[in-house]
Amino acid sequence: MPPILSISGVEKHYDSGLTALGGVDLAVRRGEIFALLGPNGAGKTTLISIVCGTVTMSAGTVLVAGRNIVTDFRATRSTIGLVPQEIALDIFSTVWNTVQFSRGLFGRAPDPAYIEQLLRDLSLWDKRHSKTIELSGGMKRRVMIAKALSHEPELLFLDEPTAGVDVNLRRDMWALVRRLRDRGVTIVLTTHYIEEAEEMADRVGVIDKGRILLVEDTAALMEKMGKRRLMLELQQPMAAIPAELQGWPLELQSDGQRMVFTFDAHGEGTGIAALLKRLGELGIDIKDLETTRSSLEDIFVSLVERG
Ligand SMILES: Nc1ncnc2c1ncn2[C@@H]1O[C@H](COP(=O)(O)OP(=O)(O)OP(=O)(O)O)[C@@H](O)[C@H]1O
Repeated sequence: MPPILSISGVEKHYDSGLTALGGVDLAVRRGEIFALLGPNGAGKTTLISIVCGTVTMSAGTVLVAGRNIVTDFRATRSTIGLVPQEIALDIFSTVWNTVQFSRGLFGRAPDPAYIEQLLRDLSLWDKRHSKTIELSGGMKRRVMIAKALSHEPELLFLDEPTAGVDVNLRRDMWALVRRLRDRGVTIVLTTHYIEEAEEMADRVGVIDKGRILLVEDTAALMEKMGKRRLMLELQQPMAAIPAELQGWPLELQSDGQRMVFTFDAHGEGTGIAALLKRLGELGIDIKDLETTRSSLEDIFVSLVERG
C-alpha cells in the first residue's frame, strides 16, 4: 500500500538565512502512529507546517494519499487534521459551535451525530454549551483535538500533544490516540518525551538540525538505544575507578562523588546485583542510589556523535 504521507527532498530556508530543513525524506504508513522526535529547534514544527500548508517549502515534494499538497492543496488539506502546539480558540464561542464551525471550513456538510460522538469521545459532551473561555487548560486542549478531527481527516498531526499536561490527561490522550488509530486514522505526533514515543508509536523518526537521523520501529530503537543507568552516590569520593572494577561499564562524575553504571534495559540480567556485591566486597560504601533511563537527549547525543 502506498504511504499516506510521502515527503521527499524537502528543504526550508527561512528569510533570516536559517536552514530549518536540509533535505528531508520520510514516508508515513497508512494506519500507523509515527512519532517525530527531536530537540528544540530540530525542525519538527516546520515540517508539519509545510505538510499542512501554513509554511511554504523552499524545495521538495510532499504527497498526501498520493496527491501533491501544492497542486492539489484543497483536496489534500481536507484529509489532514492538525493540533498545533499553541491553543488557539475563539474564547467566546461554545464548544459545540467551535467544532461545528471548523468542520464547515473544510466544506463538509453538518453532521451533528458525528460531532456528538466526537465530543463524547473527548469527554467534552457535558461542556458542549460552555464557552471555551470557561474551560480548563486540559479541556481546551481536547477542544483543539475535536476541532482538528471535525472534518474526519485521515491523517492527524499532533504537535507536542502532551507538553505541559498532567499525567492523567496525558494517559487520556494516549488512549484517545490509540482509539483513533484503531478507527483507521494515521497519526503523526511530535514529542520531546521518549516514554511517549515508546508507549505510543509504532515507528519513530529522529530529526535534528533539519535532518532525519533515523527512522525505525520503536521496539527496535529502544532495544538498540534504551540504555539505563544506575547512579551511585559514594560515601567517599574516588579519584579513579579501582583496578578491581576495570571491565565494568562505570564512570565517575561530580568530582568522584558519583559512580555511574550503564546497563542494557532490555538485556537478560542488568548486572546491578553483581555490581553491588562487588562494591561491598571492595568496601566501597554507598550513600544513595537511583536508576535513570536514557533520555531522548542521550539518544541524540549518541546519534549525533555517531553521525
Ligand atoms: N518563521 C521563522 N523564521 C525564521 N526562523 C524560524 C521560523 N520558524 C522557525 N524558525 C527556526 O527554524 C528552526 C526549526 O524550528 P521548528 O519550530 O521547526 O523546530 P521544532 O523542532 O518544532 O522545535 P520545538 O521542539 O522547540 O518546537 C529553529 O531554529 C527556529 O528558530
